[in-house]
Amino acid sequence: MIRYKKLGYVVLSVTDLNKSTDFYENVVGMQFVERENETVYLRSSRDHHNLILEQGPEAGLKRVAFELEKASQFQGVFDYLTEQGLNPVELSKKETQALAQGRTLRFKDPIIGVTYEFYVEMMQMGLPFVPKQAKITRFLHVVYDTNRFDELLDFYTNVLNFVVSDFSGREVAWAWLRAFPTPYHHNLAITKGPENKLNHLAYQAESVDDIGIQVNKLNDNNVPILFGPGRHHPSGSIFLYFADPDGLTLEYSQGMEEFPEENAREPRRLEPSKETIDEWGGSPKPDFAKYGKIIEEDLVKINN
Ligand SMILES: CC(C)c1ccc(C(=O)O)c(O)c1O
Ligand SMILES: [Fe+2]
Repeated sequence: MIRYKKLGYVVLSVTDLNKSTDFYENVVGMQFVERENETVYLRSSRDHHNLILEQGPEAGLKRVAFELEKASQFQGVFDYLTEQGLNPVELSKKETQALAQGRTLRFKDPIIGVTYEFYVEMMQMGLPFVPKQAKITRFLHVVYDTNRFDELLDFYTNVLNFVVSDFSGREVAWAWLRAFPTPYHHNLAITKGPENKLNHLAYQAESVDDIGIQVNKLNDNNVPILFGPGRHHPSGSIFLYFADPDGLTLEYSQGMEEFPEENAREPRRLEPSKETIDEWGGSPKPDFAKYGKIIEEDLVKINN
């Protein structure tokens, strides 16, 4: 059984590396760590990185990474994914050293083609994370739209050991999942849609005030606000969505429900209504979750 420590980082391809680095540092609130040629590492915790930006010809999601609970579980997880026919590859020493982390495997989900990295022992930085702008406290979740919803839900729950916190619809069209046994209501969610794409990425804000302050700062910086502020019924969080320089949707989220490992409440079947998504009655702007291409690369060629 796979046991996770947390959602660790994503790798994004961006069309203007300088502009996006400035945005994630000075608008979103992450801390710049280092730049290596066309790759930038930023963090929102003690970890060496919680976001990697790579200059590319087009914007999109390249990889999503989860930290395993214990280094001793790595080989077992590698063997398990191999048995499941997912053909994981272990990264070379050169690559894990560049990533400042321990053993790392990479595989592609066979449904929508997202590349995953499961890793252990990320380097912890000497100084604590100091947000430069918004007070973000962690990287919280990744959401996809998919036209293969049932298969993807089955894959996450039955192969990767994610647990459903809530779902929505008579015929289920939304599911919010947590990587067991991580406590947050969801670090991954999926929604039924016409195509397979990233819907958005979310960062936890320290307080409700930080979300209110960001409304003004985003407006002052001419950053499009795409939805909110509002309150999500599923996780109970206060939210605010906005666009990054390539149009990718980002969310600040505050106050999400947390689950214990044992005796957690059962998932609820929620009404697929506007009020479920926003208890305050707001609606997303047309550009909400419009961009978010999943970029597929050859697993072994990455960075070699
Ligand atoms: C994708 C949508 C808009 C959504 C719905 C609910 C929650 C939550 O309960 O936290 C989200 O985070 C969402 O992004
Ligand atoms: Fe979200």
